[in-house]
Amino acid sequence: MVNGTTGEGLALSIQERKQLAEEWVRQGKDKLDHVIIHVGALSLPGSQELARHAAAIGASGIAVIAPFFFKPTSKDELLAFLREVASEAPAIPFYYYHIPPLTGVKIRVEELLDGIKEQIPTFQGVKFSDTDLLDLAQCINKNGREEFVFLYGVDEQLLSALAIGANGAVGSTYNYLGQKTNMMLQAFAQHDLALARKYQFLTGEFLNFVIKLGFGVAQTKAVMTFVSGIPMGPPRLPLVKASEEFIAKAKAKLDSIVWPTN
Ligand SMILES: CC(=O)N[C@H](C=O)[C@@H](O)[C@H](O)[C@H](O)CO
Ligand SMILES: CC(=O)C(=O)O
Repeated sequence: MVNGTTGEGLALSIQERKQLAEEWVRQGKDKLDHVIIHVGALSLPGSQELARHAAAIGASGIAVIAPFFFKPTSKDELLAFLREVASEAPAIPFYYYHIPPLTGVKIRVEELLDGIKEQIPTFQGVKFSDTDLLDLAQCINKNGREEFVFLYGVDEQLLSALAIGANGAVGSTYNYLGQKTNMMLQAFAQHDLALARKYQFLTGEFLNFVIKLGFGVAQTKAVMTFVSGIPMGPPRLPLVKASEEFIAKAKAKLDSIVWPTN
């Protein structure tokens, strides 16, 4: 998922977002199963322009957050906005990116799903970045025919979401804890709950530690940089780059974790 939270999509110009989308689609060809472009923006025309662009360059889907300055106050208002964006890319799957901690838009997804297919024929699922597991469970319960996918986005509690039927995950920590998380997914699929928990507890131990130090996109970028060796660069204002102290502590913590060997 490109130009979302970790990629600071909302801090980029339309032109920068297009450039990044193009590069990811190009580089992802024959390598990535999906390249979903986040095209949410505060203005409807901005979002529509990005949706048309994503479709034109061959993205495999688009995702949209709720606009968060002038906020939708009801399910119908949100749906109307999403519909106007989705209809600009009528041939590719549409995902709603639900992230109330950042948008402040708390409209429950379970409500949004009612009649969504009629309004948005390309609706494919939700990236669900909220701790309300009752809402998620109700979405999954309503999705009896399994038309839609629910990709969970609170990484520290992914296992709980899997238990109630989430289909996958999209999150910032998979940029550096992806392999460990895949081990958790595998253990869960093999019904080895004890092993799956162990992975969740350990990724949770790291996150719990960094959250106490102050953990946002800037810090995520710093961790991605020291784990991968690929310089992610500083974040853009108003975000400021992680301190050296944070980096040293986070690195020491991550290095100290002893992962299961199976
Ligand atoms: C609010 C937020 O940024 N959520 C991210 C995904 O959507 C997560 O991946 C978190 O960064 C992660 O769960 C760490 O708290
Ligand atoms: C956190 C996440 O999934 C994103 O960068 O959009």
